[in-house]
Amino acid sequence: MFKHFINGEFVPSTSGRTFDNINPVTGELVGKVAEGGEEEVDRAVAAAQRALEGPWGTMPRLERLDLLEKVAEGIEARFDDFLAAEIADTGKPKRFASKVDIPRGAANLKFFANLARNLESQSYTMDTSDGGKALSYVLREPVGVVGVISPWNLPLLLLTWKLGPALAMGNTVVVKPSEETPGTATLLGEVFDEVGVPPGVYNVVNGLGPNSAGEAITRHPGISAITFTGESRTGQIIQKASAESLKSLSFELGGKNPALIFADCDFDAAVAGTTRSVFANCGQVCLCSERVYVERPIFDDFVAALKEKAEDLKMGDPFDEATGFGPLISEEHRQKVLSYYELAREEGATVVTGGGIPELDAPYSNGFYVEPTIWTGLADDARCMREEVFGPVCHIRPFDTDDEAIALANDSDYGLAAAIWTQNLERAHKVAARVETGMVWLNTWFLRDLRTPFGGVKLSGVGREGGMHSLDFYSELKTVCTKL
Ligand SMILES: NC(=O)C1=CN([C@@H]2O[C@H](COP(=O)(O)OP(=O)(O)OC[C@H]3O[C@@H](n4cnc5c(N)ncnc54)[C@H](O)[C@@H]3O)[C@@H](O)[C@H]2O)C=CC1
Ligand SMILES: O=C(O)/C=C/C=C(\O)C(=O)O
Repeated sequence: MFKHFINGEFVPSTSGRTFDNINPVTGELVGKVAEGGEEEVDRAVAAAQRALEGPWGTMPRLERLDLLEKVAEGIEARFDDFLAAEIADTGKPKRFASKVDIPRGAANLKFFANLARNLESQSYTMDTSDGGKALSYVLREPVGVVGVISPWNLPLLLLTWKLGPALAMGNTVVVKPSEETPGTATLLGEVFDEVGVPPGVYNVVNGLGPNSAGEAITRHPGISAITFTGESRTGQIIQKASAESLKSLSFELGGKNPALIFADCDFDAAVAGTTRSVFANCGQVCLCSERVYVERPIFDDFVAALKEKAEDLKMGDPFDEATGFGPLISEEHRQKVLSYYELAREEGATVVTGGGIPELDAPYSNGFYVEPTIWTGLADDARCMREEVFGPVCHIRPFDTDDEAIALANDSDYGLAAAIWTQNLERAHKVAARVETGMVWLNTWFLRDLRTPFGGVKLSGVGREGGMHSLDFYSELKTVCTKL
């Protein structure tokens, strides 16, 4: 059973309530998960507050950062355990998780420990009206107890992306992993314990969202800030629930991301890059491209080439290096994606490839697989063009001019990430400047320098994380001014 990790101990729920954790590859039960609620969140917050006032809050800064690096080393030392837990929870191929999820889990912690080690502090002198001088300097203090509500698509990567800067800045945390993916957050509790992080610094309360552990975190008066990644609608609910205690919020939300493919691109690179940006992690990355716009002279060739790539993706044993395409996270999510496959037909799409459930042998026939899918022919205002599907699917539409491509890219309620493929550098930079998203990739996708701001505009988020933006979110700045 997956228990909570509160005050350095693995504990069940007082209510005894549990829910199932299902393996998406086979539909089989991985194990039961303790369902926490207000009571567990209360206990976790109390433990986090004690650690903040006690051993963690009083620990010398460099000692704290050393411990954070030891947690990262602990992930590396137990790489195979983390990999197995992530694959059991998500079904994603080892080929992906071993290159992305687990290495980034360790790298996130190391990166923020190092950044915090080398922080500069600000100070200013000024002339005063009496001919003297004044000195102001800025102290950086923890925000307090941080609530971390994380999703299921990149569980360890996104959890550590938040934990790293939160703990480096001296906060303590109460984490609620997605109900679909309790595994790596639980293992991380063991690692925190093994390397000697004081009890109460890292707490995990498993549970659901509404009327459960998630909502309890958003309403708890002892929690000062919330970092959340997930659906835009959930972000809106959390914003309302946390308004009463005026918590600081950082939200990374959904996307309906455009890819713009110009006729002067390196064709093979654009096809390979777009195959990744549409189908990686079964399309379950908030940065995935769901709207692909291709300049008319290469439209037919591009559609044919992407179709060939989609049909080449291999499903099966996630531990087999040849497997490049996994299942969706759950039957519920599969039903959601399949409902869009159906809706696209009703909205007049031409289904270039896919559109259903693949025929697989047992045990994969019981998994939550869908076919990689490509549509053409939808109207710009079709629901399938405007709503985030979060599955392995894109719509491809032709364009004729740069202005038209930019207008199409910006015709969205979302604004997270865009990918632009062209060999004309002047065009690349001009288009990048006019696209309304938080991030733009030129001739690449998903390449991440952790120092850069990460987040979206419009319905795609509130605030930025990454590098100093994260350290600023997870700290309170205090100005001290003295007359000299
Ligand atoms: N990274 C992203 O952009 C992600 C987007 N999604 C999108 O969201 C859809 C729904 O998936 P979910 O896992 O249900 O996403 P979600 O946004 O509902 O869940 C993300 C996290 O928020 C928690 N949560 C849900 N409701 C809450 C509430 N009222 N208060 C506090 N916490 C709450 C969940 O338990 C989970 O830990 C997906 O179909 C997908 O379209 C899902 C996961 C990640
Ligand atoms: O930090 C990254 O490299 C990736 C982040 C991805 C998400 O935030 C997401 O899919 O939600």
